[in-house]
Amino acid sequence: MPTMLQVSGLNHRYGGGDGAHVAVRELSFTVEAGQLACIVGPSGCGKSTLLRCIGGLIKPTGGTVRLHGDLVDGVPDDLAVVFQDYSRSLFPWLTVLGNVEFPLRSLKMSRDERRARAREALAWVGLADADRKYPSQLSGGMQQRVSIARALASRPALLLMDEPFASVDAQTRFELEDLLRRVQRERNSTVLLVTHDIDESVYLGDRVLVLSSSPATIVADLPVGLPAERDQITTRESAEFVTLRAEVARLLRDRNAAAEQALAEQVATTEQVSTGRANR
Ligand SMILES: Nc1ncnc2c1ncn2[C@@H]1O[C@H](COP(=O)(O)OP(=O)(O)OP(=O)(O)O)[C@@H](O)[C@H]1O
Repeated sequence: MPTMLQVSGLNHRYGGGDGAHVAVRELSFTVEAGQLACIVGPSGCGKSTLLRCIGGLIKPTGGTVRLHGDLVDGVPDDLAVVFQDYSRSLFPWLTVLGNVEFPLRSLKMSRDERRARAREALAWVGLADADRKYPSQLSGGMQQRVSIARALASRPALLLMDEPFASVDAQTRFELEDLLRRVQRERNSTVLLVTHDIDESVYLGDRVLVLSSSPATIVADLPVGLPAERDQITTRESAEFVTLRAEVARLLRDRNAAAEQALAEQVATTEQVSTGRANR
């Protein structure tokens, strides 16, 4: 499979001087075309910053991002993003069909073609009959399905998803996870999904990239050897799933413990220096 995404030596620092905060440090990885790669990391480790750099929403302070070989410098035309907050990402004044059609307006195609593409994408997510409804008439899970349809309608080279199922209830989350895997496989889409949920990363991913706590670096890049056909009950109770989720959990716990110890040592050193200065 050709490489779709190539992240090389990525760094991102917010601010400068004493107040500078390094959110991402020396990150390198690739995602092959047709792969669903999950990134899992602790809260605040730099996951969203990484996605924003990849999506061209912010310029990294170091390193490069390439999409199908082209350097990302601004938001690429053939990249789509699905955010956690579906209620703010849909236009309330447009119908479901209007919302899905909206980003296609910037592509060169006739109105009929646009409409056909939007209807096709709504069918992929099982919402063909909801086309005339408005977002407020839909449940949260349905609204997020509209967001997914809208992202896929343009047939992006890469779909970035930032905690896409974090705001829905557990049952809906399972349904959306299965929907994403089905559509991704049917469309052979390339997806990079960020989550803080270990189980979700293993259940969804062809691969799991484990990030350290801030600044984000890659601790492990684990292939998921589970069968392509997954089931919320049998897959989650399989030995492979249980072993892999434990491995990810252990990696995250050990890295967090190491980071906390390093921070404690740093604080202790700073305190010793200040006490020394005060006693002089
Ligand atoms: N605009 C900004 N200016 C300064 N610091 C920022 C900015 N955005 C994020 N940060 C800091 O960078 C670090 C990483 O933030 P980021 O939102 O990327 O993490 P995250 O892993 O996505 O967090 P969460 O899991 O809570 O969504 C955090 O310490 C955050 O406070």
